[in-house]
Amino acid sequence: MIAIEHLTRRYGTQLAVSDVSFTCTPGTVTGFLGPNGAGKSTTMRALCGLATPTSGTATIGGRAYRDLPNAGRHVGVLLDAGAQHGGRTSREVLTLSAMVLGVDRRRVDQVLEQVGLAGAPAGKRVGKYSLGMRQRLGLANALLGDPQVLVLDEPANGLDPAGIYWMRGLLRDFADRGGTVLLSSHLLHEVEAVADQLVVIAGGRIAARGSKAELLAGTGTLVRGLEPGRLAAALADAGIRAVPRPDGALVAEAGAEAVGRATAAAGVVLLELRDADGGGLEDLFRTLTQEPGGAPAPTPAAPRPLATQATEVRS
Ligand SMILES: Nc1ncnc2c1ncn2[C@@H]1O[C@H](COP(=O)(O)OP(=O)(O)OP(=O)(O)O)[C@@H](O)[C@H]1O
Repeated sequence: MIAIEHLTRRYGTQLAVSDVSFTCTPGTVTGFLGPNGAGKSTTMRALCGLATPTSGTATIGGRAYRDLPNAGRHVGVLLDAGAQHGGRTSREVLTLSAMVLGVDRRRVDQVLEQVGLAGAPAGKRVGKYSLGMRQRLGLANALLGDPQVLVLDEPANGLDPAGIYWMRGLLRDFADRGGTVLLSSHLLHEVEAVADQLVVIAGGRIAARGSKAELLAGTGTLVRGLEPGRLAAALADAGIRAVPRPDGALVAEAGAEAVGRATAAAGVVLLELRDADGGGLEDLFRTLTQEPGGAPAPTPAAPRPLATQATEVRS
C-alpha cells in the first residue's frame, strides 16, 4: 500500500507539490495524471526517497522508502529510463542489480523474457538501445526483485503501440495478482484502459481522486432542448450551472432528475436528457486542469468537487 499524506515539497520559493494526499491499495493500478510541471515526478521522487518532503509523508507499507530493508525487494521503481549505463548490456545491468538485491541470477533471464529483451537484445549495449528498449529494461529492473509495489513515471514513453498494449497487460496482471501500481502518464487513453483509480494533480494540488468509474461517471448531465435559450434560462433559474457544447446541447452540473424537474417546471420541451459520460478521461482531464499556456481548457462541464470528494480513497 502506498500512502501519500499531506505531502508538500518546496524548491526555494517554488511550491512543487502542496498538501497532496492519496493512497494506492493492493490489487489496483492508480493512474497519476497532470499537465507538465503539475508535481507528478516530485511526488514520485518523494515516495522513492529521492526528494525530501518539506512537510507530510510518503510511505510504502507504512515505511519511508529509505527505511525499507532491501527496498528493491518491496518496490520496483522506474523514474527515468534514460538514466542507465550506456556502456553495459542489459544482461550486465540486470545481473549487477540482481547481485545488489540478492536475488537468484536466473531471475535475470526471467525478466528479460518478460519484457521482451531476451536473446540478441540482451547482449546489446544499452547506449545503442531505442527509448522503447530502455523503457523495457527499466521495467525489467523494477520487476527484478519481485516487488509487491511498482512506481512508474511515464513507463509508456517511447513504446510503440504493440509495446504499450504489452505493458498494459503486464501491469494489469501485476495488479490482479495483488500488486500495487502507481503509474504516471500523459497517454490518457492508456491510463483509461488500465487504471482502476485516478489521481489528477494540477499546479501541485490534487484536483480529483477516486475510482475511474466514479470519476468518469461524474461529468454531469447532457440536456438538449427544443428552444436552447429557454432551456438555459430554466436551468439558471433553478440555480443549476450549465456549460454549452459545440453541438448545441448543455452539460448541466446536476443529476438527470434535478435537470428534468427544473425544465419540466419551466415547461421546456426536452429532446435529450442523459449522463454526459461520453467524453471519457480526456474531457475529465481538461476539465480539471489547465492548458500549458495557462488559459483554462475549453470544457464541457466545470469540475465537480463533490463527486471527487465522494470517491476519495482513504486508508
Ligand atoms: N529540482 C528542482 N528544482 C527546482 N524546481 C523543481 C525541481 N524539480 C521540480 N521542480 C519544479 O516543481 C514543479 C513540479 O515539477 P514536476 O517535475 O514534479 O512536475 P511533473 O508533473 O512531473 O511534470 P512533467 O509532466 O513535465 O514531467 C515544476 O514547476 C518544476 O519546475
